[in-house]
Amino acid sequence: MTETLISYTACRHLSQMFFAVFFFHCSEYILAISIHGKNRVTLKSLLVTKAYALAMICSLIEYSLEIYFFPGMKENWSVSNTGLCLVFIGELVRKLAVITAGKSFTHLIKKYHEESHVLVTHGVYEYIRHPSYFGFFVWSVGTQIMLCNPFSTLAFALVVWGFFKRRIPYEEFFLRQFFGSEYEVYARRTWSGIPFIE
Ligand SMILES: C[S@@+](CC[C@H](N)C(=O)[O-])C[C@H]1O[C@@H](n2cnc3c(N)ncnc32)[C@H](O)[C@@H]1O
Repeated sequence: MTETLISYTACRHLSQMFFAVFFFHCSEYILAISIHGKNRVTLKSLLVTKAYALAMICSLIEYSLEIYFFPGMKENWSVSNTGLCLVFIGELVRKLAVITAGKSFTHLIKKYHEESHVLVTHGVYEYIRHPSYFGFFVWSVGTQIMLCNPFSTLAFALVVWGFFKRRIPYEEFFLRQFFGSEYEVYARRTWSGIPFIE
């Protein structure tokens, strides 16, 4: 009975995780191709870096150890389903951001202004300045809550937060150069999208 329960739990958690990760990366790539054209998109748009792959492997190791030694902690379905909801919300906001920004959305930060790059301030950008980062933050932490992984939840939150803490000012430095006071006014009336980052 216990073994059946464990394998059902593990199957459900791991298949949700697999589909969340698979859908996230494939849809990023497909959207990038449809917005920018195949010739302008590289496999980098899959957004799979070594550090990211390592973090995902660590989270699966945590999951395996905990389900083996403390199977009861993985049976907390209200926690897991909250994580699943966060995965959906994060994915939705991120994809809305990519679609809304269109050609202005590039996976690499632009350092030179191109004509096709216009300031986007409508849709999900109306109130949140970095909706795709908000979406990724919620999605990535959500995957770990979904797995009932306490250590990886904390680690993902800290690492992803630290990443955006460095990236947002760098990205905004160039946006201020490109759009001047228009960006200044926009920045003043919007939330960055990441907690405790101005
Ligand atoms: C990976 S996208 C992220 C966009 C945004 N930070 C977000 O979270 O939705 C990075 C590129 O988007 C551009 N960008 C960011 N905010 C923008 C905006 N409001 N309008 C137009 N381009 C923007 C930056 O110049 C950069 O090249």
